[in-house]
Amino acid sequence: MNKQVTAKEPTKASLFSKNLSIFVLPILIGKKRLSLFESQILKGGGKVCSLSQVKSGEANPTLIVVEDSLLQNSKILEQHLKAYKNMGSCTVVGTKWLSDSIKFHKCMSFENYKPHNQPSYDEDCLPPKKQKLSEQGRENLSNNFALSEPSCSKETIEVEKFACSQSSSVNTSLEENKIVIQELQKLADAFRIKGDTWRSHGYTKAISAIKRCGKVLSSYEDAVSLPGVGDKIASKVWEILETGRLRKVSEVCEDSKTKVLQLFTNIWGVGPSTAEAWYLQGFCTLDDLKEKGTLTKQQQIGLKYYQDFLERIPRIEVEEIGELVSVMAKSIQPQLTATLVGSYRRGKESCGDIDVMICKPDHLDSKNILSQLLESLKNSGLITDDLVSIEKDGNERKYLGVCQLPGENKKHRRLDIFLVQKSELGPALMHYTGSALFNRSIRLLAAKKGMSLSEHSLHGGIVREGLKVLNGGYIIPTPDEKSIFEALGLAYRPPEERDH
Ligand SMILES: Nc1ccn([C@H]2C[C@H](O)[C@@H](COP(=O)(O)OP(=O)(O)OP(=O)(O)O)O2)c(=O)n1
Ligand SMILES: [Mn+2]
Repeated sequence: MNKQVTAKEPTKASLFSKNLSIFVLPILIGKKRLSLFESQILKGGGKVCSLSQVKSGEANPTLIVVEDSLLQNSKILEQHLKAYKNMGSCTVVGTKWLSDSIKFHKCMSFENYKPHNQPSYDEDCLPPKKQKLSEQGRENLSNNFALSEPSCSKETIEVEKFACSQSSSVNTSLEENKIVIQELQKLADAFRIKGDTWRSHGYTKAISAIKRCGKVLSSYEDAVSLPGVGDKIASKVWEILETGRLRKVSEVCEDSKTKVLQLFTNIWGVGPSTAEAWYLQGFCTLDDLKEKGTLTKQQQIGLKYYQDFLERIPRIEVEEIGELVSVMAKSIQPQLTATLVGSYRRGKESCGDIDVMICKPDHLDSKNILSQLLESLKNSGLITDDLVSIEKDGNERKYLGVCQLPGENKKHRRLDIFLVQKSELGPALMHYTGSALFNRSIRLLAAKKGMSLSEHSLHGGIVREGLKVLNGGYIIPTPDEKSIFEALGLAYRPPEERDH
């Protein structure tokens, strides 16, 4: 049975009992947050067991603090904690215990912060006392820390929690959830333009889960039960349900600075840091930039076509432009094929840009092909400006530019051309079809399964330590998209169902 750690009455001088050796499980806790926690434990008079001390058996923690969200998933939590079973019996609490203790200057009772079914390390599930960890055991132990998100053995990967395992098109537009999605989207956008990519991704993931869940959200519990929705976002959902709005939106999105950053980051080629720098220089309008700003070539083009680039492109126009590129490619080399990818291939009614993937036989030189194609497209008048040209950055696979159909009132459109070789067609097609969130999700799933997916290939037998790949493994043949889904143990999803 667990040896209950008794928390001594705190005094002003020490918040935590000296007997309390606390190990903060680093999984899902950012580096910054971890070191903040650790320094606060020390400041409160507690003892900190570091990861390396715990791994080497040098320290025996009496209390393990885990990220709150892990408390909700006893399966994954147990998986992680198994690694510690022969390191003494510990009480496990969530990070909220630590936050509350610090907040209230009081060592909170553990009871309210324990996992619902705290895994118990009874004698019968402990290895015999003197038994050393097997090689495999050691391996598992170190692998437990290999990823910043919970990594688990093959049997416990809950594939259905990954966005990529689900169709994006089930009940996408439940009217009742629209207000929740709208409010959260405002935050996702605001964090993106402020350069807080992680927060922005977090909200995007939650929005995608809400769109896919197929039920009307009516409580905190409904929200928190969805994959990718933790306590914080669920509380926000609850606030929206209760009040019809989110206070944080007005805090984060509606101040004048955010509005200026939004205006600036809408210029193609301008990211959060440039926008911020311009704002600090005192620029507030596009005219300010035109008159006084220092802009790169790309940003100048972005500014020139500001309005055009903000407009969505109807499918029919995407098709027209795609057809012209395709005809031109075939006239250069009949073996080339052109496929419209990106949001077009996912069936969207309108697109942000035109993504064309050109596929060539492996033996043909890519440099010659792309430069010839681009030259013809410029001569024909379709391409009007280059944003990232192949010569410029030595990248022979990717071209980003601007095009315009002939005729009255035709808008300037963003055109991307990707060149891939036949042997990489499956992974390339999947990558350029997206969506970006689908790609992130399926790559994470691959990583969890000891594989690695890129736009070039799928590798198996990958051994990672942290972000470092120790063993690059072997290529799994994936001639088409179906074979990638298959290799990852996923049901096939046509492109329209990947619009996460
Ligand atoms: N950060 C990114 C950006 C893009 N892509 C992949 C998936 C996208 O679907 C594809 C094309 O990128 P776009 O930016 O053109 O995105 P979409 O075509 O999906 O949407 P839009 O209609 O806005 O162009 O490239 C990705 O994996 N990760
Ligand atoms: Mn696109």
